[in-house]
Amino acid sequence: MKADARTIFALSTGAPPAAIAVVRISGPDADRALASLAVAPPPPRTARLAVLRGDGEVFDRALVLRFPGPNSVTGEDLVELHLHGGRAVVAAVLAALARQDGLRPAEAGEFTRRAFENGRLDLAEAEGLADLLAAETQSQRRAAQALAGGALSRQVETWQHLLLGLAARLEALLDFSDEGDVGDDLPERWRGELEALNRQLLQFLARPPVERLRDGVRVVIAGPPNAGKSTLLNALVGREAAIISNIPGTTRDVIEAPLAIGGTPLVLIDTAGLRDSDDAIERIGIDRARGSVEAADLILWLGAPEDCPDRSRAIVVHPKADEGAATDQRTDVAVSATTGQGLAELTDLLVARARALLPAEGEVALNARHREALNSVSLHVAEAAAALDPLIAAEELRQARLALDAVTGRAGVEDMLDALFGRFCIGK
Ligand SMILES: Nc1nc2c(ncn2[C@@H]2O[C@H](COP(=O)(O)OP(=O)(O)OP(=O)(O)O)[C@@H](O)[C@H]2O)c(=O)[nH]1
Ligand SMILES: [K+]
Ligand SMILES: [Mg+2]
Repeated sequence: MKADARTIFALSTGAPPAAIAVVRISGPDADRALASLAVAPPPPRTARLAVLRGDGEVFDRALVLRFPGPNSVTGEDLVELHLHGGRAVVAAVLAALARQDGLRPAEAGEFTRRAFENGRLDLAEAEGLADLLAAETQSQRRAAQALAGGALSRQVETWQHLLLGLAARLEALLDFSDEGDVGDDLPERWRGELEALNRQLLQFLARPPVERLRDGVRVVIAGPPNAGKSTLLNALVGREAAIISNIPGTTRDVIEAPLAIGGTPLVLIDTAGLRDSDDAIERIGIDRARGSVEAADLILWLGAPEDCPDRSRAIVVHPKADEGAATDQRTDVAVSATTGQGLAELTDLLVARARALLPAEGEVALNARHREALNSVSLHVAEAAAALDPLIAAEELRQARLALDAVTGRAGVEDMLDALFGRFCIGK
């Protein structure tokens, strides 16, 4: 859906009424749009108070700013009108702009898209910007800022550089081989560097996915019927999210309750009590419970420690601690959902375990698209390292570079290649 290159405009701030409303105009006719509002263009990047007029009327007295391209966020001529944020003011100015030839309302994301097309930011940075606008928690904000600020893009550039260097050495080898020697073994050192690069890629791929910051760490409460799972869920989220009763088999559906504790995003998931049941509906619930346990990031296990489905992902809870039963050595924490005993300790434990599953602060975290691209890079790098034939290795490296390029969406690797090989002195 490549839109036309006409000058676009839009209200860039939230829905009026508000104290101020910023209208942005981007494209070759931005200055002309200003003139159509009877405003003389102020010097670049200088705020000027101006009277905006049209049809013999004064629309508003507003602050006007100009950012001539290419030194603007979009890379085009850009004008900002800081209006009084009343509905009628904004409507009058937008209507006046719409009447101008060569101007049209912007589509969703079009300012950012133009910035990308004009090389003002790459794909990863654009994604970071989108994440930043969607960020609701502080950890989401920090991850988004890192991405928008080019942290991943810089890492990709480093890898791109490494790959180019390795490819260049391979080319040199090919150029100097006699026809018959092309099948010769590749130097061990060269191979070792490729393998080191691949280890680095795999380390990045093993990092917690950035989506977990948005979707929350999935914590499944599981165990036998009547263990107090639903009561614990309600106590942790502080509301009656699930039905509680003394009848075993009360919970059948999977109940999800999102929760943030100290900025750590969690989804608590209550499930049907696990047992053999003759009730067809309950059995469906139990199947769903098992599926949830399988897919869980963490399990709060309220059953006997020896029955815990996966200790490595579990916190083993001794429930109904107020009833005074002896606590098994193998439980992590004893809790009473009714008296509140042990709840703080459980919460601390849960947050600590959940944090370890979230992207580390200040570290580049990957989204699904980045992972797919880097996974492909890693496969090609591994193939190159394993290749016996230098021609095949060279082709794998080329594929790796292309896959790496997909992360930032930057084309023009071939140009980089030309530049690099231009400096590369083979005769030396
Ligand atoms: N004394 C005591 N009773 C509890 C506690 N937690 C839950 N109960 C009681 O145990 C019974 C079962 O609680 P639920 O929360 O429904 O148990 P559940 O594990 O969700 O049960 P199912 O959904 O049927 O598998 C209810 O009567 C609760 O009031 C607790 O900490 N102490
Ligand atoms: K119950
Ligand atoms: Mg229940």
